[in-house]
Parts: sequence; C-alpha cells; structure tokens
Amino acid sequence: MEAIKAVTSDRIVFRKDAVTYEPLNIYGKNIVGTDQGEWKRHRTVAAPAFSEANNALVWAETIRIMSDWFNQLDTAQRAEKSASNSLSSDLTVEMVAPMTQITLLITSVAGFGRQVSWDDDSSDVPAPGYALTFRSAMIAAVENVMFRMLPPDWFTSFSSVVKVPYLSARILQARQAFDELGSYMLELVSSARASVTEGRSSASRAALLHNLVEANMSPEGDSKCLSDSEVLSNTFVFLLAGHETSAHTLSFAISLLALYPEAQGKIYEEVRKIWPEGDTIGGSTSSYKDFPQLPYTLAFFRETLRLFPPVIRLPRDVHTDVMLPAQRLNAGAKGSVTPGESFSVAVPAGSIVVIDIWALHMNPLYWGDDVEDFKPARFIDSDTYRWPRDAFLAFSGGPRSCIGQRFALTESICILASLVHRYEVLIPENLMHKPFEEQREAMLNWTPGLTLVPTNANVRLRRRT
Ligand code: HEM
Repeated sequence: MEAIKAVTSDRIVFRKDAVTYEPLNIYGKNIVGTDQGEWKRHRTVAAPAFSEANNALVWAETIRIMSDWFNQLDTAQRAEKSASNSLSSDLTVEMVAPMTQITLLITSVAGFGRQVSWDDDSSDVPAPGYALTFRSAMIAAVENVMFRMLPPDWFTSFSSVVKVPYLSARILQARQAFDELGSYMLELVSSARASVTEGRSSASRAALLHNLVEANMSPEGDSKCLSDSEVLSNTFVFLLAGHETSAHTLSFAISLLALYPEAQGKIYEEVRKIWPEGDTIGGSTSSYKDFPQLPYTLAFFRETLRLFPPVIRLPRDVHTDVMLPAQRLNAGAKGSVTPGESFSVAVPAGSIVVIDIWALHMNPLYWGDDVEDFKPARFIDSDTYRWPRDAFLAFSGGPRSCIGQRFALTESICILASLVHRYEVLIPENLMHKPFEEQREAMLNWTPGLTLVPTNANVRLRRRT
C-alpha cells in the first residue's frame, strides 16, 4: 500500500504513458491524452467544472431519465403480460444496455448541456445541415470510437473509395458521427460563451461544457486557457471515461442486489425514509440534498467497486531511479495474513510499474479475512472503525485520480436508490432454483475489455407499488 501511495502521489517520477492515449485526442488535446505541464493546464480548467452545481444537475437529470426508463418498463411489462397471458408481472431485464444508455443520456445533459429523451424521438429531426440528430451522433460516436481512433487518415479516405466489407461502413459511420458531434459541440461552445457574456441563465448552465467555457473566459492569464477544440475534446473524453465505467459497475451492483436481498432491504429502508411509498421516485421534491441520506447505498456501491473495479490495473512509466517501500506478508490459516518484514525495492528509470488495483482490494491485511465476501458495511465508519481509504483505489489516487468520481457516485447512488424504490430486484427465473454459489458465479460473470465487462447481468424486476 505504501508503494502504491508513493507511485500515485508522484506524477513527475511515475508518469502515465501519454503516447498510448494520444489517439484519444480526436478533437484536440485533452486531460486524458496529455502529461506533465500540458496535462496540468487541462486539469486546472477542468477541476472546477465538476462543481456542486454540476452534481445537483446530475442528480436532477438522473431522476428524470430513470422516470423515462420506468415508463418504458411499464409499457414492456403490459405488452409481455398480454402476449403471454401470464399472471406474473415480473420483467426480466439485461442491465448492461439500459445502464449504458442511462449513463450516456445523463452525460448528454450534465456534460454537454443537451437534454435528450429516452427514446429516439421521430419528431427529433437533425438540425439543418446535419444528417444525424445530436443524440444519434453522440451514441454512434461512442459505439464506433475504435473505428475513429485506430485507422490512420489515409485508410479512412481509402475506405470511402475501395469498400472493405464491414470495416469501410464502420469507419465511415464513425467519421460522420465524429464530424457531426464535433459541429454540434462547437455550436454548444458558442452558445455557452454567449450566455456567459450576456449573463443569461440557461438550463445547461451547470453542464461541464458550460463550466469549461466559463472557466476559460476568466481573466487569469492566457497560459490557463484551452482552445475551443480542447474544450470540446475534454467534454468528449468525460463522456468516454465516464459512461462505460459507471454502466458496468452499476450492472454488477444490480446483480448483487438480487443476490443479497438483505442488503437490498437495507437500501429500501434507507430510501423509504426519504421517498415515502407510492411517491414517484422522490416526486418533484428529490434533489442532490438527498445524497447524504443514502450512506448504505453508497457503501453498497463502493463494495461493488472493491470487488469489481472497472479499471483493474494502472501502468506508470518510471522516469528516475527510485526506491519503493515494500512489505512481506506472512500467510496464516484460512487465507489470513499478518504483516512481515519491511524492505525497499530499487526501481531503475525506464521501468514500468503496474498498480494492481484488484490485488489491493483483495488484500486481507487491509480488508480482513472475509475479503472475498460482499459486505457493504465494511465501508461504513463507526466510533471504533474507519474504512481503509488508502486500500480503495477504484478511482485511482493522487493528482491523476478520477476527476469524475463525485459525478459517478452521484448518478450511481441516485440510479440504485430509485431502482430499489420502484422494484424488488430478484434472481432471474432460470437461476431461481440453483444453489447460491451457482447463481453468484453466473450473474457476476465477466470478460476483460476496456473495463471489466459483465456478461450475464440479467435480473427480474417486480414492481413494489
Ligand atoms: C464508476 C465510475 C468510474 C470509475 C471506476 C473511474 C475510474 C477512473 C480511474 C481508475 C482513473 C485513472 C486512470 C489512469 O490513471 O489511467 C480515472 C481517470 C479519469 N476519469 Fe474516471 N472513473 C469513473 C467515472 C468517471 C466519470 C463519470 C467521469 C466524467 C464524467 C470520469 C472522468 C475521468 C477523467 C477525465 C480521468 C482522467 C483524469 C486525469 O488524468 O487527470 N470518470 N477514472
């Protein structure tokens, strides 16, 4: 743990390999694809954009989007019931797709300042001069990002002349989506600038893009300023960095709700205190001030992140010869460990060190002998216990830690609370009569991708009210 702290806190000696992330600079330089002084310029402007006003917007939009989704589920449920003549009103839902859509739609408003509805609205036609609506351009850009990042420009031009099956279509789709999203975003930058200059208030005032534009206009010297293309490049990487990480963790969390009904019951108890039964998710009264009233829901989400961190390893390039502190562990009975001798490891410049987040999260020295168990309460402090902050690295640590941590926690807690308020989350029918271990293994199955990808996040939803 000491070595990890040394690595994450020193961004001069231990550097992110910016070259790997350079393809992300599609619209211009941004916080993810830069390092050192260049990165600092982006981070200084970006940090204040993740303000409390932005968190309040995230909460309000999450409530709106969840209500839209619940209406969709009601329609699906009615259709299924009449088609099958079934008495059961349960609905089986695969969670990765809706969670991906929900987190994208939240970022559309709280990131870009563009409110979009759950459905592809047929009356929502592309703006003059565009082939795609803002919503379609955003979704197509995210879905085709690899086809925009990886092929060199000459190959993209070549694809429009010589058709390579499948590949040409995806590359051209990606090009169109990115071009159109870029144009939409430039319009949003201009309109945000106009609203700041004219002191106009607008619905999108707390959106990240608006905040970046405003911070960029403050008279604090040019060195801090980002160009328009850098503003939109940053807003786009917020969308990329934020939606899959959150969507996949939420999908695991929802499977865990079904697997651990007692923990789900505690969330329901907590939620009922702030949103009485029958109330539409918090009614019109719910706001970001509800967040601190949901400590167990937050602990539940953190425990999900401990067991399923979306980013499992972080590599860093070592730029100077350095000594790192280390400690041997003595293995005890039944997987327990005790601290052993401390020593130092010499790490020469030119090495790569890899922070193993998952191993840290599964170390019994910090989390106890029940480290494998799902126990949200381990994230709740008491008079005699403080959960080990330095042993939890899902959002990384130090200066390059996740800038969107509070954004992610705000949307995720609101999503879990509103879901549990409306539905009882249950094991799907095909696993209902299997032993617990088999259910757990099936529902929490994953495959490696850019993040941990849940492969079987199906649950049954039963309306409570
Ligand atoms: C559960 C959700 C999330 C998790 C687990 C997560 C995790 C992480 C981790 C581990 C890093 C460090 C990556 C590295 O050093 O290579 C990171 C960086 C970052 N995250 Fe997140 N993230 C989440 C959600 C979000 C959201 C919602 C946003 C934006 C709205 C966001 C924006 C970013 C950005 C811009 C960086 C780069 C920061 C920098 O280099 O200064 N993340 N995130």
